[in-house]
Amino acid sequence: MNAQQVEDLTSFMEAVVRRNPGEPEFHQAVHEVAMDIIPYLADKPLYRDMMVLERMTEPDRIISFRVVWQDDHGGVQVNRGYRVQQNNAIGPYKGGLRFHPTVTQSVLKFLAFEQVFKNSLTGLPLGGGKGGSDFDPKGKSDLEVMRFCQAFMTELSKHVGPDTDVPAGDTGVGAREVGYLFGQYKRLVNRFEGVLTGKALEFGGSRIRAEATGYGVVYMMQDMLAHHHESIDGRTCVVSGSGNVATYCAEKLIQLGGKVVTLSDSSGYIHDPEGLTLEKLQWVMELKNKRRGRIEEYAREYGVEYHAGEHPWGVPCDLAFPCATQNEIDGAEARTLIENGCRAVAEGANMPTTPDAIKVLRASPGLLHAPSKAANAGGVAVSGLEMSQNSLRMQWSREEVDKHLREIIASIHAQCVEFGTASDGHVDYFKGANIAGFNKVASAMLAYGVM
Ligand SMILES: NC(=O)C1=CN([C@@H]2O[C@H](COP(=O)(O)OP(=O)(O)OC[C@H]3O[C@@H](n4cnc5c(N)ncnc54)[C@H](O)[C@@H]3O)[C@@H](O)[C@H]2O)C=CC1
Ligand SMILES: O=C(O)CCC(=O)C(=O)O
Repeated sequence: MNAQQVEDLTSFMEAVVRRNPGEPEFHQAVHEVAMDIIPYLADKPLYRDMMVLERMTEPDRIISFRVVWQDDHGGVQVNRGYRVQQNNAIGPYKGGLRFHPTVTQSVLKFLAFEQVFKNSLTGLPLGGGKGGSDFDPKGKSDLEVMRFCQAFMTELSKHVGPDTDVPAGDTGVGAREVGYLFGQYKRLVNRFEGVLTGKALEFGGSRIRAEATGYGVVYMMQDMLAHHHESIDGRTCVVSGSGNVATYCAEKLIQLGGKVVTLSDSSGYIHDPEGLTLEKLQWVMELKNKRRGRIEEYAREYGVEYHAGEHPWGVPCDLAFPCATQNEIDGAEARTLIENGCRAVAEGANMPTTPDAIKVLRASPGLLHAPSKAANAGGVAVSGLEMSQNSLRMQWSREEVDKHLREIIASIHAQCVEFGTASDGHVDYFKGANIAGFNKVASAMLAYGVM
């Protein structure tokens, strides 16, 4: 960046912070994009005069609402629900719902902003949005979760629709919650329509949607390595998280010959030096999705080490897959990964690396690093395919959906290479993904004129 571009970035970010006070996660996500887009726009006065990036950082609208429900003891509980409808320039708003006590407007705005670029990269007609609530499903009975979901959807149903806004799952929102949410929507509007994705197969879901985000992360890693004539086979892999993204990422890694040695949750991580097997992974899925227990139990079941309160990034590995949550790798942890010989990082979680960590990883010669908006786009891509199947009143086979997923990730990799390759041949996947994601949305916004 030259001096003028640094000044432009500084004044752009000052305005973003002024307009969005107290929203550090949102500032972080915008800064990460603006660092690449502001220099890119240096010779594109039309985009600057039309304030395209400024418009993209302002959500179309944010809906915030009270969610009141009754717990199992008859007590009345109050939560806050949100839907951030960020940008529908290229298709209906699309993005998940997160139920977690850390949910704030800032967190959902960062996720919705990222979603706009990610959805554009898929090549499908999908705008960007995100929503959720500070409701904590942990420790709640099935009936409490059902009552919460019904109360949440009672308001949300007024703002979504198959051609308007199509939510899906995210942290704390899996198959069970999507079932309750879809059932309530259907009851309220008296129509059976594809208003949510991630549905069960029996009522309009797509094959491979559950697996898609985790599989897509591994496909992205495969493509980055293949670009350098390398593969996953025989590589030691450190995975964080033990939810939807982490477990299907681990499954695909094992299928491709990777050795997965860690999983984690918000309490700590397990280290299995022999590597997880598909059988052990089945046990984890049962633990997390049915018994809703803690990953610590894996250590007792299989006699391996459990590290309470720690992240797994100190475990030596070739490939790292942060699949839990935002900002889970800081600068010091990134340095440890590099010192231990890590070759590549593919981000399964949204924005899992802090700005310091990104700086450290970017400065490491040759290290491959796929940002979340490219690496985890497989989930929303198959959600887009679920919408297509719902419109067609059809369900495709596993093979067909997986083939589309594989092609979409290959195309995202190719876009990153096109826009992110430096003169020395190194691919900056962050820059490539930001510019490629931006281009399609920006052209559509220009076509619509001033609005
Ligand atoms: N489910 C999907 O299709 C997609 C999810 N993502 C992202 O992937 C990440 C994980 O989401 P899912 O697997 O769907 O959620 P999940 O609810 O199935 O699992 C979340 C996992 O992260 C762990 N976790 C949560 N907070 C944590 C913390 N503070 N520290 C350490 N671990 C923590 C949980 O214990 C759990 O293992 C999130 O960043 C989400 O936004 C991204 C794209 C699509
Ligand atoms: O499948 C979807 O619509 C949502 C996926 C999502 O929330 C994400 O990509 O972060």
